[in-house]
Amino acid sequence: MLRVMTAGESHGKCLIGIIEGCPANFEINIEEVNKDLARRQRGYGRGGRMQIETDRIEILSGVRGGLTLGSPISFMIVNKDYENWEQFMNPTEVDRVERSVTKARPGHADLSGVIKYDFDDVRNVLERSSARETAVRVAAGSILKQIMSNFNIEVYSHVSAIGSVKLDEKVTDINEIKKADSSEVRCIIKDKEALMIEEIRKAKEQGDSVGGIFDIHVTGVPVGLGSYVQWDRKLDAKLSYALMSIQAIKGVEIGWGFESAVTSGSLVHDEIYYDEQNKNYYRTTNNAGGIEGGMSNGENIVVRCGMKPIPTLYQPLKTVDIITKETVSASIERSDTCAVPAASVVGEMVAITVIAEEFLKKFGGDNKREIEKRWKDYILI
Ligand SMILES: Cc1cc2nc3c(=O)[nH]c(=O)nc-3n(C[C@H](O)[C@H](O)[C@H](O)COP(=O)(O)O)c2cc1C
Ligand SMILES: C=C(O[C@@H]1CC(C(=O)O)=C[C@@H](OP(=O)(O)O)[C@H]1O)C(=O)O
Repeated sequence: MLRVMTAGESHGKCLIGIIEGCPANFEINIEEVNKDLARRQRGYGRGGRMQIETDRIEILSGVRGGLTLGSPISFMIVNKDYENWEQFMNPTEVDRVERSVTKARPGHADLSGVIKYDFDDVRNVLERSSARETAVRVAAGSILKQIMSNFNIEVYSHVSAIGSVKLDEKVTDINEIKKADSSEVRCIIKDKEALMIEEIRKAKEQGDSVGGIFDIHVTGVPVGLGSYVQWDRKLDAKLSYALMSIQAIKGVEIGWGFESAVTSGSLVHDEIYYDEQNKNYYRTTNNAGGIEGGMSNGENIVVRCGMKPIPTLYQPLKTVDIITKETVSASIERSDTCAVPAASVVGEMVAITVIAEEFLKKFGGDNKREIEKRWKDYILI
């Protein structure tokens, strides 16, 4: 079974990832992983931290001579910012008390975290609840993306809303979506891109923050990943669970999602046809987003995620000091104004991780040759 684990605090020495259950003999190009890490760092609206970091993966185990060994792949990503935070991360008792964060930020993990773990310093919570952790998920997903590309499975994303600026229509052309990387906000419609940038700029000026929506498309997924036979094996459920776990994601839609709930069945469901020449089934629409009955149906998988606005505000909201219990303004940690473009890269990598997990469940073996054989046998039926 494929499993991805992450460890590390935002301002600790480094982040650590472990991928367990990765089969042997797949080629891994580290520079491709570094490119995905860089994609996650970009985006208009990011704060000062991204000027400090240049995320790069260092493999510690599980890969030899560029090929996976079948053993757990472990890796690290150094936090360059650690040297600026050493006193915060390894404080003396006096420092710890004097530098403690006590004004819990509404919308962040701060208050529930200190109550749950019995802390008197919000830093003990924010270090790990921080979305810095998503760098590890991107690195792991990027490794799995390379493995999935051997089976013609690819993943892309683009931003479809920032704050109140939304695309007028859904984009389904993968060649268009591929262009998102060249946009500062990963938006492929030029006039909307300018409005989105302006929306973020205004929020920043006002000490506020904005959220948004991104769309993920996974292509080349064969029919039958996931299953209808048990609730916890459904592919739509697995994708929603994983994507919802990304910091600040508050909604996940498969295909038409909520829109399908308010549209007639005759307009929602995708009609099925058969191509005699190529001997395959096809549909002319993909409102289901490539998943029916908890299984991939051979169409592109389309998932949208809604991200709430960043909780840390430079014009802070009211909160309570956890020590004095007085009403105060929330603490201001250095912060992003908008991280939807970055989150869309995280979304891609989290989605491909789920697809890889399900793919390896269906076609899995210990090595590339076994898996290729099973996959070819199946797709040629
Ligand atoms: C890529 C990315 C960057 C983020 N940057 C910040 C940030 O700079 N400041 C902040 O307060 N929250 C940021 N967040 C959101 C918080 O991490 C998130 O709201 C918090 O962990 C609470 O979790 P929840 O929103 O899922 O409830 C970011 C999220 C992502 C995905
Ligand atoms: C470090 C990252 O994002 C961080 C996510 C984050 C949060 O609260 O989630 C808060 C900020 O941390 P810092 O105070 O160090 O600037 C972001 O920069 C990253 O994406 O690599």
